[in-house]
Amino acid sequence: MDMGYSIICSHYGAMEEIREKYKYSGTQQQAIGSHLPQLAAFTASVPGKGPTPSAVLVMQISENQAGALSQAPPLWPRACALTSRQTHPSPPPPAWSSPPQPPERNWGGRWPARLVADNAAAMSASQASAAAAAVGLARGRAAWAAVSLRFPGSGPATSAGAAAEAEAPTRLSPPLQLEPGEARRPGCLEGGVCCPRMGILFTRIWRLFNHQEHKVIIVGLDNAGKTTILYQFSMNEVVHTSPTIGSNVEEIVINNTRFLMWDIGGQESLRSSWNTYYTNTEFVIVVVDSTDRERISVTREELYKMLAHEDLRKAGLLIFANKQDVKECMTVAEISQFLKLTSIKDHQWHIQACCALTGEG
Ligand SMILES: Nc1nc2c(ncn2[C@@H]2O[C@H](COP(=O)(O)OP(=O)(O)OP(=O)(O)O)[C@@H](O)[C@H]2O)c(=O)[nH]1
Ligand SMILES: [Mg+2]
Repeated sequence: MDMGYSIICSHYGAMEEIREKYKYSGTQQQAIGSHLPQLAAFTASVPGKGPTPSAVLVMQISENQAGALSQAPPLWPRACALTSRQTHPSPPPPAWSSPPQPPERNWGGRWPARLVADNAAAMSASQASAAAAAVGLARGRAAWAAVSLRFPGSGPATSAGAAAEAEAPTRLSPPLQLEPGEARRPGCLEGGVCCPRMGILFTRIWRLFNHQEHKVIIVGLDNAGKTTILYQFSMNEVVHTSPTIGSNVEEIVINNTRFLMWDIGGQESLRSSWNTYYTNTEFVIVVVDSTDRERISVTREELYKMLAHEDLRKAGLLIFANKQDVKECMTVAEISQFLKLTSIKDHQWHIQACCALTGEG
């Protein structure tokens, strides 16, 4: 079943560049993970439902990440790796502000043309083949395409990349398969860092938990600040966001405890699919835009619908009253009252004022 494409980048900035440059508006599903093990978790956690992609484009990953990718479960019907050895953070390309270039190659209609060919530093031949081997090409396991990436005006693609491009269409057909018994746990890369201030609250609350990895979902209406909060946690940075279609996922490590945090798009049309993320969720973060008085009743409706769901029966609830930097926003007390939080008896809950732009709260 074709459920759309997913794009996985090494870091959020890369996704933003791709969105901006190729006007990738996200009519297809997408996932973004800074850490490739999450990629595996992404595919493993939702087989057959939720955002299972028909293809995965992996962009701007490092060789280490490519190594981790090679250990991902073989759940993707097709995978396409666009590899580049761009380092993190990516240097601003000299000609970045120039208008988008027409795509050079459209892979016979297999991939959205605007996602193919583009930007980033050229790979050397050895880097390209190392990355290709890492994603399984050498063993013929993954359907893939390596596309050499370059910034407009930075000269021709490397021959390795070009050769890979030329060969790739014939390699796209074999399904992604591991040998029997070959499925391995995804490799582990270093975990993300968390913002110290916002981290304090989490540390306190999540000390309650004592297992290894915890699933957290971040929900709330569109424009509430969910994605901003996610990346404030994971990168300690304010990222420029676009409305999320599908979800973003990041792993955050606090005191050696791993939290897999799913930030789910909040637009009205997406809310009916929130429940596909509920399985095994231990903690729900609801982000409220404290300036949005008009829609607080919609948040309340969504909140109680969610809490009534069987899969969230045991989940703890943290409500972020975000955008406290804006004058005349609703206070925590007002929001508590509007949301009737004191009536929640069957879930542990806490409400916290915050400002995702500064990390306060
Ligand atoms: N003033 C202020 N603006 C914020 C704050 N947090 C987020 N924003 C802004 O609010 C807008 C929406 O933020 P996002 O993080 O994209 O919102 P979202 O909840 O992920 O939205 P969807 O993906 O559509 O569900 C962006 O312009 C952010 O810069 C905050 O604490 N204060
Ligand atoms: Mg978002």
